[in-house]
Amino acid sequence: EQQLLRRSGNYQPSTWDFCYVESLSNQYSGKRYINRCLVLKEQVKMMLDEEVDLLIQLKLIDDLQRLGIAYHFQNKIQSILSGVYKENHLGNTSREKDLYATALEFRLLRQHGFDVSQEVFNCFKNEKGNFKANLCEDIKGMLHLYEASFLLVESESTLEMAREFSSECLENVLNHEGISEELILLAQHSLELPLHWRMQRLEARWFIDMYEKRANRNPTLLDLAKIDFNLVQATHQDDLQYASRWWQSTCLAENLAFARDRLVENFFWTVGVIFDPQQGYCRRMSTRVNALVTTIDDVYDVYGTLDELELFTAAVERWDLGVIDQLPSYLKLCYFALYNSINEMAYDVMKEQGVHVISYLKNSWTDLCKAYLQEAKWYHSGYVPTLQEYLDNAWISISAPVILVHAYFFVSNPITNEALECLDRYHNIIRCSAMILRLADDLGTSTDELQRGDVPKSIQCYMNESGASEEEAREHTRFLIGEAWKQMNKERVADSPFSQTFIGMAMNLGRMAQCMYQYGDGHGSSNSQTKDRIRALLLDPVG
Ligand SMILES: CC1(C)[C@@H]2CC[C@@]1(C)[C@@H](OP(=O)([O-])OP(=O)([O-])[O-])C2
Ligand SMILES: [Mg+2]
Ligand SMILES: [Mg+2]
Ligand SMILES: [Mg+2]
Repeated sequence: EQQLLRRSGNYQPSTWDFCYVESLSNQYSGKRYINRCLVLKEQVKMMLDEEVDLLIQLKLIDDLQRLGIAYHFQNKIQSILSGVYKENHLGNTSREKDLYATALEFRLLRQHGFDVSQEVFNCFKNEKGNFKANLCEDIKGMLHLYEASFLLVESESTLEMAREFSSECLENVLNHEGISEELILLAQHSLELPLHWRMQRLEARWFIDMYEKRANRNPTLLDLAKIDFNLVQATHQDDLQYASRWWQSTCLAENLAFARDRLVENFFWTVGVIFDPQQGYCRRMSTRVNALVTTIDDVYDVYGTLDELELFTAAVERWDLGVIDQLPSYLKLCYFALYNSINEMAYDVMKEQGVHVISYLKNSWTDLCKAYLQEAKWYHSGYVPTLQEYLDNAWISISAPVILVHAYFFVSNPITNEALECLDRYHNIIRCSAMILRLADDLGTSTDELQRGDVPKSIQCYMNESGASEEEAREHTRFLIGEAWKQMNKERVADSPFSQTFIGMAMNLGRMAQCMYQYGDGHGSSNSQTKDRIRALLLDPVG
């Protein structure tokens, strides 16, 4: 038979092997730390209760959020913000405040789902309707106006203007004398990626170090942030070890050596999607989904011939072990692992809730494999789709619908019929998350993918149809991510059958994508930044 030329992703072995993951242990999960955490939480709760100055209370909420410990006080925070919304934004005119206070209040209210108007910023405009130029000297105000502007939805021109105006001011500030080091670092951090788009756990780790340097820091907050970070890390390490044992048991890494062996990175994605220590089951099962997606994505993108991919796609649609004999030998184990793992997840839902959900799970895999097959056909035929044709398929092929449909069942009890119907037709919140993931992934992975041979990605499709340069196409892709976030900001507060937990996961998947691909391909090539981030988050306790 003619020697078959198969592509290679040239993926390096995993940075962390099974034995290393098994060896992880964490001294911070003992009773002593748990009790200390409880004492400190009570003290913080009293601070929230007793603070009478509204601005100080809002600053405290903002610090709790950035330190990663706001999740302990969600109900308290929600009721405080609800009071602020009723007091300042329903009916009676809100009190004159400076830009910093106005922007902080606006951002916190929008973050928590309150529909506060962009008009709160009108008092900072001149007679021409632009922001007053002298506001540029108020660096803290600029910083908070910049962060607030990312909570915008479509056609909010004041917030668009706020983002441009504050970005320009902050860029200039970086060269100013006499600005505090903390403000410079905060400005650089925000300009690199705004808070609203950041992976929350990494933000917590970074902000703990920043907060520790602050002269007027509150020692109780700092202690609680450090102890809680280490307690949460200990829980995540348990989840990682559980997932790692599953991955080892599948033997997929050695049987499909052409595919990416990235169990720790696949787990890292789940920490970005949902970090709450109570949601370990979701992380453990979502890691399985990510690992299966990573492997099967490489079957379609790297190794499989078109005939083999047609067979595998039909087998997934059939969802029947009887088809295994028709598959090429290297795909038998992969199909069996997929079949067993997904059926086990459906079994867990049946056991817990008596609901039979396998059709939702297997339909999401069928849609994914059909989208993969479409890309493979385009690749093999040399066809370059228009950007719209590509994206209409690629929001599915990026696997976000598979990831989120499964995640819904890992966190939802009870499951509702309305939600099932919305899952089946991929509700807009899933599409927004998928678009952000797809566009961020193409920015980070398309260079290597095209070198090895893959379907033209969004950047190349846009270049082909518009004649733009690669940098212009990348700029356009970044613009589209911003547009997807506006849609996401609208969908997250729209009527939906989904819980705040699920909506948060959809947003966090987009955030995790922008984190993973911030410096190129953080998943496949696992660059040094991703390694450092995984170490900071999962391996090294905070001192
Ligand atoms: C988890 C994922 C987001 C999904 C599977 C691995 C990924 C990191 C990405 O891998 P990639 O090969 O870049 O996807 P695509 O470009 O082939 O769609 C697609
Ligand atoms: Mg791929
Ligand atoms: Mg692919
Ligand atoms: Mg890619």
